[in-house]
Amino acid sequence: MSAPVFETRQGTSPIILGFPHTGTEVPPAIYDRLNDNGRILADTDWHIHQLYDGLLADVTTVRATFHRYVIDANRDPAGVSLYPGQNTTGLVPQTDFDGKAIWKDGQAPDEADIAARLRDFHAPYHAALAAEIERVRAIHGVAILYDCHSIRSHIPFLFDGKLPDFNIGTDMGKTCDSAIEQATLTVVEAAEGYDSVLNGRFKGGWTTRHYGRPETGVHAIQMELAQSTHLQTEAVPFAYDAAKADRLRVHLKDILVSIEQIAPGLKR
Ligand SMILES: N=CN[C@@H](CCC(=O)O)C(=O)O
Repeated sequence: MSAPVFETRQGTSPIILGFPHTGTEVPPAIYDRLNDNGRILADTDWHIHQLYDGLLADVTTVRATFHRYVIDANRDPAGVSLYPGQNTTGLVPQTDFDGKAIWKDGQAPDEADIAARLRDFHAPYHAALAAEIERVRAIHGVAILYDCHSIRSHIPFLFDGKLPDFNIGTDMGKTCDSAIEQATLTVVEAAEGYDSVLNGRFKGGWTTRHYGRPETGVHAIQMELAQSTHLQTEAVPFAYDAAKADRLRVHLKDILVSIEQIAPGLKR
């Protein structure tokens, strides 16, 4: 039997934390095909599950253990681009966030590889996430998926200048009740020493857009954190900075507590 490609922790809170990009596992046959640049795994959402650990009692978490270079759990399984016409990375990325090749010459995954990775990684992760959303919605009548992400704050291939610290994505208000968006915004705007944006460069990836159906009681919101808020440097070895992280965790906890309090008042 093959090892599970996700980890789930079940709780009774109306909130579910999704972690599609913190996994660093790459099966040997796939790792062999990555070039030296790909093997850095630079586009990992480094330490994000550690950053959120213990912030909210009894929260459900679903975390992909595989790396996004195997297949990206936050991309449409049909291969549709998140941002048509703009630089971004795909379902099985050809490049990293800097636009540099990650596969050895002639070793980029083909259609058959992609189909196998959809079956073995993407589908099981989303089956687990969908099951947790259904379980939580059955308890509360509503479920709030908070998808946890991070990214380097300077990536000229993807965006100009420096990314704000907190990037909230709700696909322009479509994926959650406005009260959830507003509560999150209130916390981040009051967070001293941090800047923030709602639906800026990052508007919520496929996970947020796919599950966020407020009319059915399922709300989704994505938080993309600049890695400068919790890493020592945004470069190898991408080490966690506990002092920075502790400052940030205060605000992340406030966000989660605020949106949890809203849940009972949401339409179901
Ligand atoms: N750290 C990852 N970031 C997301 C951003 C997607 C989005 O906001 O639209 C990703 O690439 O999947």
